[in-house]
Amino acid sequence: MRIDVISLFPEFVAQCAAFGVVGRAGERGLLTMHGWNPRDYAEGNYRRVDERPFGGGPGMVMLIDPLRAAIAAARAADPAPARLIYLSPQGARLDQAKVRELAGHERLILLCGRYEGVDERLIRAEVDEELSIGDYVLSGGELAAAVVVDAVARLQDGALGDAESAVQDSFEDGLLDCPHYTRPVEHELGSVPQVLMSGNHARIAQWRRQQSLGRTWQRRPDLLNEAALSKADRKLLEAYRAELAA
Ligand SMILES: Nc1nonc1C(=O)NCc1ccc(Cl)cc1
Repeated sequence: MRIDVISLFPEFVAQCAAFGVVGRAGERGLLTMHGWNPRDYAEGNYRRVDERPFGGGPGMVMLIDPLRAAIAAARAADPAPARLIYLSPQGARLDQAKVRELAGHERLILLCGRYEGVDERLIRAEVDEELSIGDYVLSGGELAAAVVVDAVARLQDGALGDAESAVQDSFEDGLLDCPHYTRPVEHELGSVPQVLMSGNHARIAQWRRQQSLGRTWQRRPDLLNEAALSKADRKLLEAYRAELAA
């Protein structure tokens, strides 16, 4: 997968992708990233990339042409078609289903805004999809772009080692993750649940599933669509609730 980032701070997002699993995906050629700075395409002595907003009000708005030229340069750098994503609080909420869909694209172009916004005409002409990573305001789209890069990179085939890809991530099946334990068995902070030392893999898998169901019900009932649960899942959740009530 190729990801091009349009940003006044292109190195920012590249740095975020330089570590750990994502960095390894890059080293393995599973992911290539390129940064494009609109300022390199800005005209005039001051190479302006922003201007005051029509209608008045605080802050500045990013100009159309430097962004448009940077996007054109990114598109021209590789013949493969690209989906252009604009990161902003006005976008649709990013979730794992959306991440999985994005991870399937050959190319993404991530447009990172700064200041108060981007001229709406550029958004309407160039943006395929506007995405938000959450209902809060950051100082620019770069951190949101880095989140998208991380989430899609780890889904590239070969990005995760066997140990990691065995991990049933939260949200992969729409549930929260189960609790995890490692040595020592006994600690002043408590003991490891006995079932995890039983060596009975079917029982361990069942316990983990029950914990995921129970935690989702307790912490994120909005994620739990009980109707979509299997009979076995509903029984496990019932037992979890009964244990709590006891
Ligand atoms: N929340 C979010 N989810 O995605 N992006 C955000 C966010 O706050 N961006 C800040 C931002 C976005 C565009 C411009 Cl022009 C300026 C600042």
